[in-house]
Amino acid sequence: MADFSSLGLSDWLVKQCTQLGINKPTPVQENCMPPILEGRDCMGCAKTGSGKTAAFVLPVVQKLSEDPYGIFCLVLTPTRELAYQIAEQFRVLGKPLGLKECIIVGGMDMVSQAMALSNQPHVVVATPGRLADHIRSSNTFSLRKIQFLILDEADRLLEQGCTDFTKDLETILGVVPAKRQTLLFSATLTDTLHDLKNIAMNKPFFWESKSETRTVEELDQRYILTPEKVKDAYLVHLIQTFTDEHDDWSIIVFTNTCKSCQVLTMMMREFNFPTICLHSMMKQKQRFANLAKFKASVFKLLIATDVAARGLDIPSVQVVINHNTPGLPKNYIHRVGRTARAGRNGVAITLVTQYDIHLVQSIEAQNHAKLKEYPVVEKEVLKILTQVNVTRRQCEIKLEATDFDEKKEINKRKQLILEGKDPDLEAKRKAELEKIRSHKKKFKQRIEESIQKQKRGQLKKKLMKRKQIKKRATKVTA
Ligand SMILES: Nc1ncnc2c1ncn2[C@@H]1O[C@H](COP(=O)(O)OP(=O)(O)OP(=O)(O)O)[C@@H](O)[C@H]1O
Repeated sequence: MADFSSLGLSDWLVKQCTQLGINKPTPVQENCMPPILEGRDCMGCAKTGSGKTAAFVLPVVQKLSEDPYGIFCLVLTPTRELAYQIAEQFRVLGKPLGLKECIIVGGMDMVSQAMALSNQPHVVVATPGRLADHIRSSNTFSLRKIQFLILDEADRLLEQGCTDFTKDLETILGVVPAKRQTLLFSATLTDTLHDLKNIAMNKPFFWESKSETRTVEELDQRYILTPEKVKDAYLVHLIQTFTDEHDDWSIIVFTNTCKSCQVLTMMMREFNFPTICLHSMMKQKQRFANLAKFKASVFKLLIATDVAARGLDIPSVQVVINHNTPGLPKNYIHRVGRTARAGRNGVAITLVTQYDIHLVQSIEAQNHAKLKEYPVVEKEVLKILTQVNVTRRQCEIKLEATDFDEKKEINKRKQLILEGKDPDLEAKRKAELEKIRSHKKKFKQRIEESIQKQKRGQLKKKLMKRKQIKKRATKVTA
């Protein structure tokens, strides 16, 4: 097996790796680093927790040490938390160089970010939206000379999910040089391969880890079939069991909406679990603070939306519970990939209702792995069912009494403003559309009513006719 020196890293950088416990290259590092160091574009697809970050950070730091200038490298990533995590890897591995990195993400002060950008950092790690805002509003920095453009979680950056990055990516791609090295990494690249090849223009080197399954072998994948109403009782029971049996385990519970995330957090606190949450309706500073507390194991239970599904590297996470079955197999792969990282073991349990069975089947088909049933003593779950459901209802009422929904409305308005739209005008447009829709509906109803009336009339006529014929027939026979 190759070591880092034979892959082309300088002694000082190999030493730096050793200090971080990175001794032998993982397959994605062994295969992708040499072509990157040769100057080729690269697309790397490897399982979650397999060391993809170092596979691009190390060659960039090596190249930067040979010709240091700013801005040398731009990394784009879909979430703010992930941007901080990547920047930290650059900071630690590039410390002997005095590497200067700068993080540009939404929810943080724009003025200090603009100043940091104008100080010519070597590496900029950014989420697309905020970087595009800086590009549109300022000319105090330039990305014209970057040597590396890196898209981490590249498939997410290109897909049109609930956050659509395509417009912002266009803005960014418009100001980076055509002559550059482009590196794309993810655990789920293959679906978007065609789009990605258009970004990595110079006959990219493509590497994919060869394996039947798309999740790691160390991951024990389970499911529990449950009626919707009993789901929360199962959740409480599972967490109680894990925390009773293991002192040092951390657990992430994924759920589908910010509101559900908030309610579950309140509920788990009522059951005295040290719980913290992470979702996109929280203030950014609170998001960072919560994540830091979870990483430091101050809180052992994190309830999160998919904002935490990709990239986050928290070695103490032993269990991932999907409170809802993810609609897309690749979201499942990223969620469960928050455990069983870098060769460790982990368990993923998905709560499945009768309506989600087809989703599990498509997860299994894409993943080429079967989920096994997780054994639970049902009697124990039923014992707490009423208490759990009453607590949930109380938490929902408590949340309704706060300005949570109002905040959602405010966030929607903010988003519209950021998209260059007038929220009041949009509301008016929506109301008008609603009016037109309601008119159409009424019109349709009226037409349907008159058709029915007509049909009833025709039927009545027919019946009358039949009666008359019958009457005449009886007269004739009489
Ligand atoms: N060569 C190595 N030897 C040991 N540990 C490593 C090595 N390379 C990276 N690691 C560690 O493995 C962990 C996972 O790495 P990383 O976060 O880069 O995974 P990833 O492949 O990007 O996962 P994801 O797809 O979830 O983003 C990190 O804690 C990292 O420090």
